[in-house]
Amino acid sequence: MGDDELRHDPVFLLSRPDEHVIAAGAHRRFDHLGDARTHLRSGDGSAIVGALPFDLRRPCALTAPVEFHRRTGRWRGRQPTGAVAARVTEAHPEPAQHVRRVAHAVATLADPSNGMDKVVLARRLSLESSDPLSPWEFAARLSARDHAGNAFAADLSPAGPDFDGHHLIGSSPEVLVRKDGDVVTCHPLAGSTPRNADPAVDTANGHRLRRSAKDRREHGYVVDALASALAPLCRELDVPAEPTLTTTPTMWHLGTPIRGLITDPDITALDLAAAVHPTPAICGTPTPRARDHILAVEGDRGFYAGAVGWCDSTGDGEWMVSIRCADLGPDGRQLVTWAGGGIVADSVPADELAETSAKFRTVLSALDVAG
Ligand SMILES: C=C(O[C@@H]1C=C(C(=O)O)C=C[C@H]1O)C(=O)O
Repeated sequence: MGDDELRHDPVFLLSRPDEHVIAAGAHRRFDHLGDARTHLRSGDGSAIVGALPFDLRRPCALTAPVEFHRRTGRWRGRQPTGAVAARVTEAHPEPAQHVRRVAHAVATLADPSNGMDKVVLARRLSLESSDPLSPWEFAARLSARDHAGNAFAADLSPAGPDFDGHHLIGSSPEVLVRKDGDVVTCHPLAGSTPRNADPAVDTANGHRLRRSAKDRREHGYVVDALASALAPLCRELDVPAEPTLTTTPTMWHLGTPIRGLITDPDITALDLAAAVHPTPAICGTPTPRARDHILAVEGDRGFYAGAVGWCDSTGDGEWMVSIRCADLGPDGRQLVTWAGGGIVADSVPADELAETSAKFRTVLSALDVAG
């Protein structure tokens, strides 16, 4: 993985603009979140790294690693040479079916008797690479294409036989929660529009997003949910009233930086991730109603729209929302990737399809898939 000092097999990477964490070797593995939280509190000195699924009732993929390295600066993995030559083998559902699902969700959301304000619907693509791809090479490709250097890779094997040898790899722009001492920060994103190659059109897209009442409402549900989840845990909480624009190479997003001071010094970054996940950015409002709708329409999402991150032995850590990612199978050739978007009562189904297509570009361009 371009990190020659590791003495064990890498199990985890999180690259961020200003630092990166790499972990290797498995001292213990956890498929149950509660056991990993207990392990952190036991004070044996090891960190926890890995992935939480979308549905926390399903197995987690958490590891207490043998080696845990937290280093300044984004990760610069060994840059792969040559193209990957992956191709899409299946779409679940087909684009036209996704449009129908969104239209059905819009009708459900428009009827107040259904008691649901927002739901995030996703579609997924299966891909096959002609040559085996290593998780770390894939992560290096993603990080090289992201101006902020965001990338992650997590071994999913702790989640059980269905995930043996699988890795979740992606480049997420969204911080679910971060803890530095008693400071907790979140940077929820919701309300999106695709970037455009023409700078004038691109800027206009951003301005339109900032003014869009529909997108601000979509965003507001996420900010409100995070503020309600964090308020009981914080002695101070700063929640800006207005979202700001954030970009990735493929998307514009509305984002709100939230900052608080934690009251209980023993609460860990993993506890905080469990307290705020799943946010309405990837699930909906109210949460149980939206989650049931998603599970009924899409089935199990696995580790997409979960969280990937780390928590050190002091309780500090960072968890990203696991979006713009793919599950890479044990043979290094089979991949599944997902893209979703928040739906509210005035969403336009064709626009939602376009939004998911643009979100797919993060993973597809790293795999040299044209489109
Ligand atoms: C669900 C995804 O993205 C989430 C949904 C967004 C939206 O609906 O505007 C924006 C950012 C993410 O919170 C995804 O990328 O798959």
